[in-house]
Amino acid sequence: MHPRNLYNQPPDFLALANSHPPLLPYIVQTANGPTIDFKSQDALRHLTQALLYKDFSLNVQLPVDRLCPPIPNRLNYILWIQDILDPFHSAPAIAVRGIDIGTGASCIYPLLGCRMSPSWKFIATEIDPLSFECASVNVASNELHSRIHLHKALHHEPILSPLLGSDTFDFTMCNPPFYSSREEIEKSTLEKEFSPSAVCTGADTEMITPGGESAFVRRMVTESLTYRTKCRWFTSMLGKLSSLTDVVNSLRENNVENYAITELVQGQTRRWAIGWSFGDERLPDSVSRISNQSLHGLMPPHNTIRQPLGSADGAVALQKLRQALSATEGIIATQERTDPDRVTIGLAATGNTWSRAARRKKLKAPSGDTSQRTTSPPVALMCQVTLSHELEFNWVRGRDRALFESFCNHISRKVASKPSS
Ligand SMILES: C[S@@+](CC[C@H](N)C(=O)[O-])C[C@H]1O[C@@H](n2cnc3c(N)ncnc32)[C@H](O)[C@@H]1O
Repeated sequence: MHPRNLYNQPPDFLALANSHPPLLPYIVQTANGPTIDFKSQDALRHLTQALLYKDFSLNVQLPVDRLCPPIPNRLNYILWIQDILDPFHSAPAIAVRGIDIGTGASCIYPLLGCRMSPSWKFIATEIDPLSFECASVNVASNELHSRIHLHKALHHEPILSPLLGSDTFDFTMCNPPFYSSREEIEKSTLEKEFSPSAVCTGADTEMITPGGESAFVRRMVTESLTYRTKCRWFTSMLGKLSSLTDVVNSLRENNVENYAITELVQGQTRRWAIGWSFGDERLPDSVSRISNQSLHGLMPPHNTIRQPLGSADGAVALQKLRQALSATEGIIATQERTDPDRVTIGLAATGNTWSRAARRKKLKAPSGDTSQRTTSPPVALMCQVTLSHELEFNWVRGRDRALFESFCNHISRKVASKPSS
């Protein structure tokens, strides 16, 4: 569960039912106290409605023959998107524009997203006419029509069709249709028959797509190659580990190395979300990687580099860090924050000025050579250095991984160096 997920603790089902009386008939007593029957579709629908009303002031209609979204899991995905968009918690709340692909009858992601992030707006696509109508009612009854625009998707259109126009977006999100056929659904239902997991109330139209979720998301990857930086982050949820492998392979085949993976865990259900970008924003490992050893081979390259300081004195290390930064030509400190246990410095560089080769080149250059320049060169690297019991470098922006790694090496060596006697 995401650390900011308010359902990290199970709800008080009885108190919830008292605040939403239609849930009362579904309360069951167990040795661990009151709960609900998670195998009852009606109980789940009332639970979802009760949580949405109590915790998000949302009134939501959920048709009996369409998916009933489990709120803790949907929240996990939205919280991860918040992390992707503002990984260092530094951006002011400017307008954020998202696209939800296949919003469903509930319109759950746009509704939750708008309640949780006042600066978010959505275009939500849906192909199924019944779900589209119900989503429109849910948007209207919560007075969110100025922030959520519904788009009726068509089979022959690109999945990411809102990107066809001139508008730019901050993110896309999607809970894709999962299965490739009715037979696959039946096989999966048989396998789950004796498991205690919740029932699924989805209709075939919303759960089946040719090739299943893997093919659907790989189509999005292919489409994104055309739209590229028109959207900062493309993301999707995935329900099968094999689909995650397929999508990572597709990204790698297309040389997209700026991607991120998270695990969305709710009770016994494990899902994944993947995001990718053609921009130069880089995410810290805490957002882009999961530590599950069995998934190691699928993870994106590290954007966080740590250097232990051993027994070095913190004050001395900080002094050395400051000296190393001020002695490195072309490095600009953009901000500094001091917390009780750490100091964080934001840095920008226009290129490699620290390597031996760069310094040699500068010495050889005829004097006055650089004075030809009338404009300053663009920033090639932005990173954050945090000094605590260790030195931690987080890549924030840039396209040149070698530049980031060489900078980390340079500063680490200076901070770890023994004073010359
Ligand atoms: C698994 S459901 C997810 C519904 C909702 N987002 C949720 O998380 O509960 C997938 C949805 O995608 C819709 N869908 C399938 N193909 C689509 C397409 N090409 N464009 C837009 N929506 C599509 C389905 O009708 C269905 O509502």
